Amino acid sequence: TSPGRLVPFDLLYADGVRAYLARDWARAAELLQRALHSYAGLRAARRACRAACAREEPFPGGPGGWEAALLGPVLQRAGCLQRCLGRRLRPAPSAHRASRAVRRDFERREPYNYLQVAFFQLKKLDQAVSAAHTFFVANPQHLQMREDIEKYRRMSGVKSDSFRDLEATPHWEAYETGVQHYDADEYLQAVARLEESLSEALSALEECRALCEGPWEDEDEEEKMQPGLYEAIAAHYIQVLKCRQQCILEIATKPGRISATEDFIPSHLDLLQFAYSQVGNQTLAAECAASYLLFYPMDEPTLEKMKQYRTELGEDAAVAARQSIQHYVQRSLMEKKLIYYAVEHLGETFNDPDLWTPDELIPENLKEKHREDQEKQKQETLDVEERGKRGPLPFEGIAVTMDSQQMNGTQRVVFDRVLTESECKDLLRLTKAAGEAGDGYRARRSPHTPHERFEGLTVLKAMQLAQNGDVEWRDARLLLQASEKSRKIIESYFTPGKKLHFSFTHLVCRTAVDGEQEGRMDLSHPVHADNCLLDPEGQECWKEPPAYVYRDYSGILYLNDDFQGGGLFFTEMDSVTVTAEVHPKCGRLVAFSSGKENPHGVWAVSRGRRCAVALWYTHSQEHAEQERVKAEELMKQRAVEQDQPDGDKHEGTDRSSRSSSEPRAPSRGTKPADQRQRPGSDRKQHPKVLRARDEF
Ligand SMILES: O=C(O)CCC(=O)C(=O)O
Ligand SMILES: [Fe+2]
Repeated sequence: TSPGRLVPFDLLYADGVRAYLARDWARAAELLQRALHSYAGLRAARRACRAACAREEPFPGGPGGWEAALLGPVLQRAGCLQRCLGRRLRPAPSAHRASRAVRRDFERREPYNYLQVAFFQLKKLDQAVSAAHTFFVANPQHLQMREDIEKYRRMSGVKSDSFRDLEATPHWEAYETGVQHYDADEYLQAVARLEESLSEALSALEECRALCEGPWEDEDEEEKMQPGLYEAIAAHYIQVLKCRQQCILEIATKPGRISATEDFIPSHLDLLQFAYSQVGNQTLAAECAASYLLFYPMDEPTLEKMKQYRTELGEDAAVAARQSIQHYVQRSLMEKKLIYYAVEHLGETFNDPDLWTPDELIPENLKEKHREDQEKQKQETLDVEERGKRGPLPFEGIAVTMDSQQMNGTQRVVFDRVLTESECKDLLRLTKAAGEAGDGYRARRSPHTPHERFEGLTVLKAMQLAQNGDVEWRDARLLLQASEKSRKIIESYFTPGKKLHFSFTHLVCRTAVDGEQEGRMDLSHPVHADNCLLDPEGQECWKEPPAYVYRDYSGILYLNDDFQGGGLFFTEMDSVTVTAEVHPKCGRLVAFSSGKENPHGVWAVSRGRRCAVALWYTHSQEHAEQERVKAEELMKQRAVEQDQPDGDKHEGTDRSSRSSSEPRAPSRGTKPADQRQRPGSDRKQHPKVLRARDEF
């Protein structure tokens, strides 16, 4: 077929966004739709070319001497794809090279975010709703969109079937209905849907693999700079193999989720095997069992069933694994072998996405490291939970409202009743007075968002203001005391016996700027980790300056709740999958380890003023907060001048005064319930089906 002209999607997108900003809704809607269409066209061209050049290159049998054997086929295939894409794409493939940022926007379905607004403005409600829904499926943490969706749901003109996912992956739809049927013992329907899901998943896998083949329109120049042709090709080849291996993650991860459903393909076979046996089709049940054994040849229950099927079907009935699965497993094993060879000998790294990889394939030293990592993580989780149970909190009346487990993470906790209502009032008064004094509390243009004013006061500044008579001494002192109390609580909870020093203490308020809240999409505080630089793309967190690398624990002591928005939330390393939420209120202290295990952010404060004492602690004496030492000196000086013992005035509040309001456990993390559950764990006779990757 002759190529249709595809205007590069990034150009259309840029024009669409420009039209959007100019509030030219009709043009914006048209351009954005065309951008999506072009993007889909590009993917389709890649898919078709991959199929056209699909001869699987003959893999050399083993690692020894594979280098020479692979050069020819790789070059051939690259050439074939290049020519094919050249024929199919007008303008040439290089014109479709979009920036990383734009590609990311498309991966995250950002164009639908704009589209829904444009359609809404155009009064095309049905299309607005499906665009909103499509975006929301991939961005379930998006607060604004969640509100919009709820608004749509309440609108009388909106039908429930308008909530369509325009980018729905067919295998996920089929899989989910299949599992529903399965759980409802409706095995006939389950079989139909799971077969559909399996075959869709396998072809999605092919498409994903095709995108790994290159030539990549977006290839970074530096990646091309290799010492020589031979090295370049070897490196390229390993990249392709690794990319192909990662495809299973893409397929097994539902849009909007971070973690893949582990062992996606084998799980299908396991479910199908059981479902077929329930509907009396022993032949297909046996075929699924045989296919499953390709992944787990030593799986006792399946071997057992295999025997059963053989007797039922008669010894001479031919029972073989499915061709498609044989192909999948063989190819995957060969790829893994080559990758692991490169890992051992060429210093490559590889994150194997599969659980079923046979042990003998993994190099010995890697196995060890893998085991160690797992052990370490397990130990850390245990340590923390243990400690939480052990030492009593150093103050009475404080409650642990949520622990790590309830917050779907590690080293996270929420305490309540750390301050009384009257103490919160005093500290809030301190922020007001400091603001009025105009010193140490300058309204700084917000570092995080133009829609909010961000103001902060340090302990030393508070003391200096007290000296000047701008604020009350006792309020300034309360700031020192409240932060010390929090320190003791956090130290005893997380690191008993190991001293935690203050690293930085900051009384901060975030105030919504009037009249700038309409349609706000940003956060009050973008997602970050406190002691490293989060790289959501790379799933890494760089522990290097300008991050405050020496911070070990973070705490936030909240003072009020009379504002709108402003919830604190935790995410996975991807910085988009929300795993827990904390609603600020007077006396609530949230504490967590400052590392990559706890990325967090703050939802937009859309009305009012949200105040809290932000606290960071360190094990490192040399990074102890110097300002605090000075502040305490000022405090002592003042006590001497007044000839009264310092500090202990408020001690009573630690023990005697209790807040009247009972702490209520915040009811929900935002992680969708079905992400937490372990599909199949309670499934009859099926101990080993799906495991969500993020469970522990
Ligand atoms: O105020 C909050 O709830 C969190 C603030 C925060 O994460 C920070 O300042 O690093
Ligand atoms: Fe933070």
